[in-house]
Amino acid sequence: MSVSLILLNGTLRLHDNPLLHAASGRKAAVVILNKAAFFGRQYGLVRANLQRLQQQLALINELKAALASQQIGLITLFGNTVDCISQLAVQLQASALYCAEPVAAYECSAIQQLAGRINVVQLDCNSLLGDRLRPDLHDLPHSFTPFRKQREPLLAVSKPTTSLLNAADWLSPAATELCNSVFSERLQQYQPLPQSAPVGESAALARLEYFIWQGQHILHYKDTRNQLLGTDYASFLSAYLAQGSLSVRWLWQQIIAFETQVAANESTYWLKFELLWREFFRWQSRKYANRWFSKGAIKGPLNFSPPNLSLAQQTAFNRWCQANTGVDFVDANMQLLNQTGLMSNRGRQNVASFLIHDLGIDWRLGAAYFEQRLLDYDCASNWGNWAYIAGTGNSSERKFNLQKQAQLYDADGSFVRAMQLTTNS
Ligand SMILES: Cc1cc2nc3c(=O)[nH]c(=O)nc-3n(C[C@H](O)[C@H](O)[C@H](O)COP(=O)(O)OP(=O)(O)OC[C@H]3O[C@@H](n4cnc5c(N)ncnc54)[C@H](O)[C@@H]3O)c2cc1C
Repeated sequence: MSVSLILLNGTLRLHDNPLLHAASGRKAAVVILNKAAFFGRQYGLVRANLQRLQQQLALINELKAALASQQIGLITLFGNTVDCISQLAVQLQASALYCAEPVAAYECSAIQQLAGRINVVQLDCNSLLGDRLRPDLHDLPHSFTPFRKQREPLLAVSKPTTSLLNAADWLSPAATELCNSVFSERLQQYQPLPQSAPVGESAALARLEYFIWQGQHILHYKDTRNQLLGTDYASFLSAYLAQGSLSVRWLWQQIIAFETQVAANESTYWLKFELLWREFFRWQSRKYANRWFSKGAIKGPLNFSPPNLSLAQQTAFNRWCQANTGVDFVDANMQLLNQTGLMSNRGRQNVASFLIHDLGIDWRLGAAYFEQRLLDYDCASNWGNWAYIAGTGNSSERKFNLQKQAQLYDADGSFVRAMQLTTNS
């Protein structure tokens, strides 16, 4: 009997994962660590730092263990998607590939190439507007508000898929082990330490439970979401959503359930509002594909030549990366990014505006540095937001007055001081 390959990249979870229930017959679960996305370089910067690589490996380990507990194997591959899947398809005599419908241009192009070699079935597992709600890319509104107004009333988000898996349909852990050797050998040296912070699906569901239900922090989200430091001012769900260890449709349903069973206010609405921003950038990414990496992004002529910096700009860029610009508010935020792999939304807007509009540096370099560092890196949200602030994306340019922003959001200077203390300790 021929096998269907179920590629779980971007959907590293068991809950609400339509891919796990998609094919009939014999199935093999697969995940690929994309070599270029983690070890490649753009504009001289490595695309993922060690922390981000270790996080990805930990996620894969977690999924593997979760599947193994149900007697299901996970084939783990390292390389480029087209080669990995093509070789595996020959090895297992697979006739079909099931995968999440991609968003980033390089992923879309890989899946397109594979479609010429194997029967590819794509399911949109990670958008709110999946299935019958999907917008037509030609008519996609250019800015967020019309997009939201057009789609929001339609948002009857589909119910999560919860049915049990039948181990007999899947290649077992023993049967898949043979395919994994290269992955284990090549990546052994980067494996995360056993005591690393929890990642993956169980951590995602626990955070959701805490933020919405136990702590009810969702009730003050709109008032606190612009804070710069802390654990409960915002949801901190972005990394889980970006990696697909949390289903956005599941999250949406949980917010609605909370609104129905406990309370609904402006804050509970606002979390959905922000999820629509994520949604907006996903569809914009699909629409404009590679253009997001052009200097003028979705405006102006295509120009993929790398950023060209004067010596002074190169020094300024290095200082920005090292949290050493001399502007305390910028440095504190960059320090936070460098130490934790995360930064508040307010902080991201400010450091981006500073790099682009005050230092006059090509926005793509900032986006590339964020890509390297952010533990919630998401191609559409990152490049879309950077272009937005630069004025090359879905908005005219956004220039922030750093002094005013610091006064508004760090009036007593406690954020800057807290970050300075961590630098000096
Ligand atoms: C320059 C810049 C780069 C960014 N890069 C990324 C990135 O790589 N990955 C990423 O997930 N977000 C990115 N964002 C958006 C936003 O800053 C983060 O999603 C948010 O700070 C994550 O924290 P949270 O989960 O606590 O968010 P919350 O405030 O709790 O929001 C809930 C969810 O809504 C979504 N969301 C919120 N704001 C935005 C936004 N502006 N754009 C898109 N989605 C949003 C996220 O999925 C987030 O998890 C970027 C923003 C800027 C200005």
